[in-house]
Amino acid sequence: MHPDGEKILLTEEQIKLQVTKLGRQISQDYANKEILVVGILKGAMVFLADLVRKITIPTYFDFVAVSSYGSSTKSSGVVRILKDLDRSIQGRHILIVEDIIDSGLTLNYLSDNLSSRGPASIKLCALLDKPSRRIEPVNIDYCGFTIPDEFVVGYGLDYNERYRNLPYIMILSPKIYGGGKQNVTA
Ligand SMILES: O=P(O)(O)OC[C@H]1O[C@H](OP(=O)(O)OP(=O)(O)O)[C@H](O)[C@@H]1O
Ligand code: HPA
Ligand SMILES: [Mg+2]
Repeated sequence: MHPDGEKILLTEEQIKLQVTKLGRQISQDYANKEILVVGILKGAMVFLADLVRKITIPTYFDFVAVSSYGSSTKSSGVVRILKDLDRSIQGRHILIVEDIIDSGLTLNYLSDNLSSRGPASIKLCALLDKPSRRIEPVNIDYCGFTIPDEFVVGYGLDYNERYRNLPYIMILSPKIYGGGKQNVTA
């Protein structure tokens, strides 16, 4: 394990198995349809890349970049769109792909924003759900893992832009961000 980690929470094998299951379920649920997968940069990139290769229906991609965490383990509560979708989503089946739902602020903002653009449907697929920190309710249609109240990195998730390329998900040692349990005040 990386020396900045406290513990491996999800191994490469566990992630792989769950991503395969999610891809299979999504392919079944959207049989005879096509979907536009909307990835939330940057964290969702690694998960999205693996997930779409397990989806067997016609699949298109687009991306939005938002940021609320900056160089912190706490959400700032202010969601900024740094890059918008390239095309209209009117009449399309949208599957938002996220790495983690924590406070729910990012996703709430985005799903309201995307809903106002007239898609045929919107669903959400999130690899990780950290329900203990929720501030805004979020309905996750496809969830990989429910995780405890710990700050995690790897497999796309960062702390201050680091650790995204780790193939597993580990709990970041509090020594690295200078604190005990996170205390989100958003
Ligand atoms: O439920 P929330 O409390 O809103 O937290 C979840 C969001 O925060 C992280 O993104 P971040 O803003 O750190 O940008 P990043 O994806 O570039 O790391 C993560 O990738 C989710 O998008
Ligand atoms: O636990 C987390 N790790 C990395 N990024 C995050 N964004 C929200 N929660 C987290
Ligand atoms: Mg981040």
